[in-house]
Amino acid sequence: MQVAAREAVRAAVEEALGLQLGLLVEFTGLICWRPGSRIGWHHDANRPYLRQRTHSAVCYLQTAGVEFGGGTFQFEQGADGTDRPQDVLASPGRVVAYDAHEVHGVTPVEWGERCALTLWFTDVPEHCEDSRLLAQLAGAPPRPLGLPSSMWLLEDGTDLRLCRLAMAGLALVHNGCLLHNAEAVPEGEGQQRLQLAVQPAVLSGWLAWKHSTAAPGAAAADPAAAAAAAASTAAGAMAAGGCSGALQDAVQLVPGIEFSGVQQAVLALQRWAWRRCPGSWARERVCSTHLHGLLDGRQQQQQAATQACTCAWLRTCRLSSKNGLNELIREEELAEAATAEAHAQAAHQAALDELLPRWLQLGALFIADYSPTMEARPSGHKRNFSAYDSQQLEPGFDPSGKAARPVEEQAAEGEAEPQEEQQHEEAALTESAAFSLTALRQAQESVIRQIDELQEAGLHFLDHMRAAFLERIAQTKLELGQALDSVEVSLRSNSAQTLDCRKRAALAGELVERLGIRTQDTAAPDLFSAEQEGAAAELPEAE
Ligand SMILES: O=C(O)CCC(=O)C(=O)O
Ligand SMILES: [Fe+2]
Repeated sequence: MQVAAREAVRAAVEEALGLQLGLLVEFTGLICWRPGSRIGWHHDANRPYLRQRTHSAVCYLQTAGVEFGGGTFQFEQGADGTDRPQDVLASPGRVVAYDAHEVHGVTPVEWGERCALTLWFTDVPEHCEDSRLLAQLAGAPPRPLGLPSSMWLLEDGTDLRLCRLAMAGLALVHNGCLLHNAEAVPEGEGQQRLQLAVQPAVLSGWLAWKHSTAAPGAAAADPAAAAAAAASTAAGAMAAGGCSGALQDAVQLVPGIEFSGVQQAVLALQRWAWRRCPGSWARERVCSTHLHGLLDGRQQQQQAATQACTCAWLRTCRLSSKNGLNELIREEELAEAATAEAHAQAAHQAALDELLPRWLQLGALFIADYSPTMEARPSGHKRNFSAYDSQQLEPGFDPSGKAARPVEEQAAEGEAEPQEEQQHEEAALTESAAFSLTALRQAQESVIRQIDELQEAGLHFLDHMRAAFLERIAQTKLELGQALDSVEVSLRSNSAQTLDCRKRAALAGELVERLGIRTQDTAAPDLFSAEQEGAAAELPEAE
């Protein structure tokens, strides 16, 4: 909501100055001025730490002369270039925008309360309040929300925060009694169980708001039924707490809303009030009619105290708006950013869910490519898909995913059992995946079968070759033996008749040739000398 108000002002200023999309918001603050407050001539970038400011804008929430007196914004130099200051009179929704270096001031507020939404702009992204917030969130944990007690606790124990809530028609109930002083409920002592009570008119507004901002799909609350329930609960709770009858009429408990501490309650409620309507919220705070009926027997005294507190509150308001309200605003922004982030994630998830089965059907190879993304998915999805990310399927792997894994195994991996609807979704995806995996597996098996066959054939071939080779060798040996035998026989048979030199040579040559051996001997015509002839002749006689 604050973002909406801020953006509305920014858009108006950009249009007026012809700087569409050129302004980054450096700071937003709701600043309230009490009688006596003023600011002399100055410009808004007049400190070293303010140099980033390029433009300023002030959106007024009230009418000058009606809700406050004095407090007139002035440009030092008149529009006509004269030295006569130019006034800008406040009216609700009026925005004054100017170069941050333009000299201006505000005359003293004479009476009432002057509230304005003030924005400073920059063109330096690092000084944009949103990016500073993000950097802050990404870094060290942000300091606790809320204001220091010196800013809300008066010496008499009056809690300004509760006064402020009272003026918005809201109250906190502790142990069935309206809470006037936070000291009654010390912070940080476990769950305080503070309930919210509101004026009936505020309650209906609250419920309507709650109804309109309920998350899509959530069971919408019936405002009328809730209001009726609130009324009956309120009476019971008030009576049980021993509170006066007047209070029962004045406020109603809001069922189902509980806070664990005053600070938490105040922050949440102020945010809500701001969210509902920042302008009217600022104005509501000066409308003391909201106080009527909220106070118990000490009503008069409390009312006076509250009014005194209001003054004190408003005196600190300028500071508090900077230190406190902007924290609330930031919390709001954070929530909005988180919602946007959640939507983006859901859209991404939906796209993945739609694409994944198609990818899987394209072929098993995509599974390996896709699995790192799957790893990042919630565990319910991860389990089935992580099994697919390797193509080295373990023996016994069940690609259909239907065979349940042992429960202990799942527990050991710290994976939760997927919810029922997830199981359905996974079953559908698993079917597609199983299809591709089965094909892959069959292809692998067929290749392996072929290799086995080839190997077998090869070995068979080799065995066969070996046998043939051995057979040939044996045959050759046999033939060789036979040849040698025949040589011997012939040698013997011829031994008696002095073997013809040439004939012996021819026989030997033939033998050598059959053995595939070539020696110099065979080539040498003088191989067989007379001496050798004699030796040959000495071969033993054949039998
Ligand atoms: O509230 C205004 O009108 C101007 C305030 C201003 O000049 C300032 O805060 O620097
Ligand atoms: Fe200023």
